[in-house]
Amino acid sequence: MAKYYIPVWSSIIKDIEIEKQEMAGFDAEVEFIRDREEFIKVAAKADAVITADSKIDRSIIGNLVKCKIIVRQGIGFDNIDIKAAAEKNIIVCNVPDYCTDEVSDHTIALILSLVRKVPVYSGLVKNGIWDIKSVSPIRRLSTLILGLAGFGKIAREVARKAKPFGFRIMAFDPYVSPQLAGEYGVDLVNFEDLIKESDIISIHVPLSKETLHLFDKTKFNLMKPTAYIVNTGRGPLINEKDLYEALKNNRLAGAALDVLEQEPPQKDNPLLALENVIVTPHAAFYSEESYIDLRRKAVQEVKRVLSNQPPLNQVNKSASVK
Ligand SMILES: NC(=O)C1=CN([C@@H]2O[C@H](COP(=O)(O)OP(=O)(O)OC[C@H]3O[C@@H](n4cnc5c(N)ncnc54)[C@H](OP(=O)(O)O)[C@@H]3O)[C@@H](O)[C@H]2O)C=CC1
Ligand SMILES: O=C(O)C(=O)CO
Repeated sequence: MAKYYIPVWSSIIKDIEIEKQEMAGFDAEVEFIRDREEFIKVAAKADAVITADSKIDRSIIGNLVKCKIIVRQGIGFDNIDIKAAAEKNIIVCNVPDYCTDEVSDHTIALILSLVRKVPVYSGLVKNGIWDIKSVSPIRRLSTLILGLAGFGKIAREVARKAKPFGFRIMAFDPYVSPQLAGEYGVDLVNFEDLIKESDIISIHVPLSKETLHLFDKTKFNLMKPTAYIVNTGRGPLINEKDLYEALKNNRLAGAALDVLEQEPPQKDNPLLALENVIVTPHAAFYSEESYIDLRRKAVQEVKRVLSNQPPLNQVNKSASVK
């Protein structure tokens, strides 16, 4: 019998070949878990848990009796109750550095698709309409203001990649200095100015109690009616019902969403029927390279902690395993 047992409860993978490869030579049994019920059955024997977006709430954590570490295969760890884990001295780690390139590229792709109306034109041509003037006017990129909500790793890369298009870029992030923003040619502004002045708002804050529905009716009413909103952060950062109303009533020009409040969405989610909405299936992080990097790094973190070495990316600092 192996020394350690490690369940992998992750909806973003189809098998655990990469996890097994990365675990080679380490005395551990790794098992692929498909749902909550299956996880609860094995939780008590888990020495470590690898997860992606599965809900690791207080009740699930209650079943973990010998677990030392939970690793999120990803950056955002809003699906894990890190406080409940810390109370049981379970270290929670994420992988903060595997897809900054991919998400920033995807964000730029969404911004360009929205402003240049690529899906709208494509739809028209496929329906036999060869006419540039049948859609609302397109603005020159270099006349537009790009506003970044949050100015962490991904937003900074978005700024760096967006600069050559000529945007003026502003950001709201109370946790970074104006000097840092200045290094990227970005003006740090308050939230209200960001909302009122931006032609495109791109969201890059983590989801937390503080940021839940950060964008709702009151914010949409302050935005320019010609403005676009792009979300590659987390679905619940936007109140989707309010967004739908704002788009339908021409309070906003369009939205590009990689993330939704419910993933996958209900087929009748009204946002999906709007012509000025682009949706991708939480794919911003994905490339063959980032996927492998992510999965390997998650396993490496587990191996470090089970070998009594300090983790690289602990997100609940108050937990410590002796
Ligand atoms: N769609 C996808 O495939 C992916 C989505 N993501 C999402 O992107 C998010 C951002 O990732 P990344 O840039 O790497 O994360 P970072 O932690 O590097 O950046 C987030 C920034 O937002 C700041 N912040 C926190 N709260 C607020 C607030 N209320 N208002 C303004 N700024 C705030 C943070 O400050 P501080 O550090 O002090 O908290 C930090 O500077 C992730 O949390 C995740 O949810 C990530 C990867 C893939
Ligand atoms: O890394 C993240 O936070 C993602 O959203 C991709 O799973």
